[in-house]
Amino acid sequence: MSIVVKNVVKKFPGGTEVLKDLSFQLEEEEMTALLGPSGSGKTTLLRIIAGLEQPCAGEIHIMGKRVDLLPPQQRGIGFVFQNYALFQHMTVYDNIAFGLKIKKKDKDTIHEKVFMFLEKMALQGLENRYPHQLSGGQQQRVALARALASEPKLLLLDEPFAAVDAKLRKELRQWIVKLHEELKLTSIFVTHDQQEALEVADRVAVFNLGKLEQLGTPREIYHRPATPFVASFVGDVNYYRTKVKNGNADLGALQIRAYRLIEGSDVEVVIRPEDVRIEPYHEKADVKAQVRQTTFLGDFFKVEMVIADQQSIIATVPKEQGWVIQPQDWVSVKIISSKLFTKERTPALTLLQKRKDIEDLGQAAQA
Ligand SMILES: Nc1ncnc2c1ncn2[C@@H]1O[C@H](COP(=O)(O)OP(=O)(O)OP(=O)(O)O)[C@@H](O)[C@H]1O
Repeated sequence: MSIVVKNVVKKFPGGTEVLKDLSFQLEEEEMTALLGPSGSGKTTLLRIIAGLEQPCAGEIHIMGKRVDLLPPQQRGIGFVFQNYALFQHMTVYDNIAFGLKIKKKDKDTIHEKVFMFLEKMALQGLENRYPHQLSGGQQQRVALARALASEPKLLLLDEPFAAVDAKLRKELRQWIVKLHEELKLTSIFVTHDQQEALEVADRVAVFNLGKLEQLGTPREIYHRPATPFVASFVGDVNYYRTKVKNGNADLGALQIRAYRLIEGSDVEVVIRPEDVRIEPYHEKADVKAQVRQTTFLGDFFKVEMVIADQQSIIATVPKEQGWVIQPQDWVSVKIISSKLFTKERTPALTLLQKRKDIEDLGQAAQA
């Protein structure tokens, strides 16, 4: 049982395709982040799952049931959108009780549940207030309580922490992770904040231009990015384009071993700053670099260097090391790990993988 999105296409009248034949499957009891730049189609997808928008083609299955032809209220979904959308004329109590009243629950059950959520969300004592008498974070928690009170099979959150300050945002994130574990929720949330996605989600779906670039755990996304886009969107990177020459990605003084890549092919090289090691300068070092700038960033330093007057490269180093590195210093550079992307080796493999994914989805949808 899970959430299946199968061959979903969306085009708004007069516009280009916002979602391009999108297929993937999300697991039950997991929290998935839809991550991507502005305009990549995250909110549109969330609205299609919720039933607030119709796809031009494709299917949505929630826990084994096809729902894309059902109205929103029959899909078993709870949602919380950016602007809270609380009922302004109702108290906190009535906002949380709203879904339960619609479901015609008896008065005692409603009372018990509302107080349970008030406690869980740390909103005790605020039940008689109106939304305008609450802080942003409190309003956001009421919106969540209201969505959760009707026990949705799936919770959808669109930028749930966007309207609150950085400190509260952090608190809300931690708090929602705890709640998720406690209530065994299945949820999908939209964010364009990569830190938030990596910190909070069990799995991250990275979108670009209406396509899914990669779906994986935060670790997979960070350490094994499937495309250059994922690598550079999630975390900081050194990024270069070059060609394979003599078995290496040729970056002048910096040569990166390119196993099994075609000689002369175009290659994109991605190196994370933490994978660039700086050592004291020694004559025999393979790669020498000159420091241009160092920036103190709390726990670590960012060191910007130039290799052989040619290639800019950034490293992050522990603060103990960072303090002693000065602009104009010469250092030796070692690349601990890098990732190479080439189109000239992968198309057949990519196609096979896609076909398999779609077959898997087909089976899941029929199950
Ligand atoms: N109702 C609509 N009519 C026409 N175009 C729309 C409509 N809603 C969204 N779009 C377009 O669809 C594209 C995707 O929008 P969407 O809101 O899904 O992106 P997003 O990834 O959620 O972006 P953001 O992070 O900025 O919210 C955008 O180019 C947007 O202009």
